[in-house]
Amino acid sequence: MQENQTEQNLDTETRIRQQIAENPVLLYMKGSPKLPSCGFSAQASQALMACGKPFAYVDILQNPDIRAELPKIANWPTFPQLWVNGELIGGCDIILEMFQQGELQPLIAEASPEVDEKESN
Ligand SMILES: N[C@@H](CCC(=O)N[C@@H](CS)C(=O)NCC(=O)O)C(=O)O
Ligand code: FES
Repeated sequence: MQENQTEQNLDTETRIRQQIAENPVLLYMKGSPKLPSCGFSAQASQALMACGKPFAYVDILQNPDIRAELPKIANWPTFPQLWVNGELIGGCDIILEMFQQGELQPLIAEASPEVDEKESN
């Protein structure tokens, strides 16, 4: 995630809370979905991609301040972390378990903004 000067001036917790508020489906991970830097992040992002909806991600290796702060805010010590509609869903184990149970797909589908939404006249 690119940072501009304004974002750098916000403190880390404010930036994290803003990211969580602005992105209905958000994965904090190591690396990117296309080029993950860890097997846990790779598996988590693959399961999310398999849900077929766009999602946001933050590469915590590029953001050491977020890597340090988010576990305290989330009360969750590791990465990846999946946040949906402002709530922490869990890490790799939970994401894979939910995917295998068929629970991840509807969660993501309901959280994703409707791309084909039309105003009624
Ligand atoms: N069992 C965990 C695996 C994730 C994990 O153990 N992550 C470690 C190694 S990538 C981690 O984030 N450690 C803290 C850090 O690297 O900042 C899960 O379900 O997500
Ligand atoms: S970076 Fe080593 S286990 Fe994730």
